[in-house]
Amino acid sequence: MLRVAVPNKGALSEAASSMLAEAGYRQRRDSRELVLVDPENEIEFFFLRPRDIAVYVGSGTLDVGITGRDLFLDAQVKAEELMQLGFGASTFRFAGPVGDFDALEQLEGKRLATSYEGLLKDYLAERGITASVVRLDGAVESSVRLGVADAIADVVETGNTLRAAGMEIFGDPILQSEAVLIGRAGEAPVGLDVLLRRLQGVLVARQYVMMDYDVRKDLVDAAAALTPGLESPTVSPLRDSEWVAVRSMVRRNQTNRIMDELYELGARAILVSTIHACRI
Ligand SMILES: Nc1ncnc2c1ncn2[C@@H]1O[C@H](COP(=O)(O)OP(=O)(O)OP(=O)(O)O)[C@@H](O)[C@H]1O
Ligand SMILES: O=P(O)(O)OC[C@H]1O[C@H](OP(=O)(O)OP(=O)(O)O)[C@H](O)[C@@H]1O
Ligand SMILES: [Mg+2]
Repeated sequence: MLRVAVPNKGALSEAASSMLAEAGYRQRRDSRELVLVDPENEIEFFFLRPRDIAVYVGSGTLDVGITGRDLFLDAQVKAEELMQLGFGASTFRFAGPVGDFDALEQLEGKRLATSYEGLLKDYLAERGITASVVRLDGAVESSVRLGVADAIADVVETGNTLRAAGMEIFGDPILQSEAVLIGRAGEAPVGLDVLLRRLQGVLVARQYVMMDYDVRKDLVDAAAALTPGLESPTVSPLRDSEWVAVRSMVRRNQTNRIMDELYELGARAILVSTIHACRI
């Protein structure tokens, strides 16, 4: 059985479980369940803290796991990113009291609080900055006001937490993070190819819609240029031999722009439907 680690709590937990459910796997009903076996799909899910998932995968105890890129890099384990999962996006950034800092170099000799010690130390070392790193478990934004640090490096999503603490970001983003599937380099465990294809199918089904329309035969090349699809659009004859029906996959976030352009071109009966599942 393929052994998969899944976040049990926190920012990534719900989205990870719903992605796996969408990929056709059993998911737990009770958030206290720690292990779930899905014998039909020959897979076993272990619900763990996302920070620990990299450790289990890196040691080879579990085959693959879902965690944040920032947590994975922070753990400094022997594993690699196998797939980006399209949720849990965040940015890891420096922040300090409003007006105190505006460049990275000003951190020289300062005290920096973070929950991501490994990630931060690597980043500072690569840039030749010597600062002392204070490792905290959470609520890092309070550390400056409470006097244990001069600045922080932390996950920023909306920036609301920073503002409430009287802080502002400075410097370039340290890292763009999102949820990723991680695994060990080398020979792929049995069943991993199926998991990857299924997750890829969920990503595509979420990112694309199916678009159908009718268009006059002489306009089909122009229409196909707007909706090239993945390989090539399907063009089918209609009873009226002057017209054809076209079917193509279109990026969800482009749907309305493309419908407008097709309509302008002369296409009619433009229909959009969601893709429930797919294998590309
Ligand atoms: N708004 C957010 N706050 C915290 N982490 C976020 C946010 N958005 C995305 N993430 C990502 O979620 C992961 C952190 O997961 P974690 O389980 O620690 O979440 P959490 O909600 O902060 O949980 P905890 O309450 O234990 O701190 C990181 O990969 C982080 O980049
Ligand atoms: O930019 P924002 O949208 O405000 O989100 C970012 C904040 O959310 C997270 O904290 P969390 O709620 O996980 O608490 P924690 O610091 O105890 O982990 C993170 O550590 C930041 O503090
Ligand atoms: Mg947190």
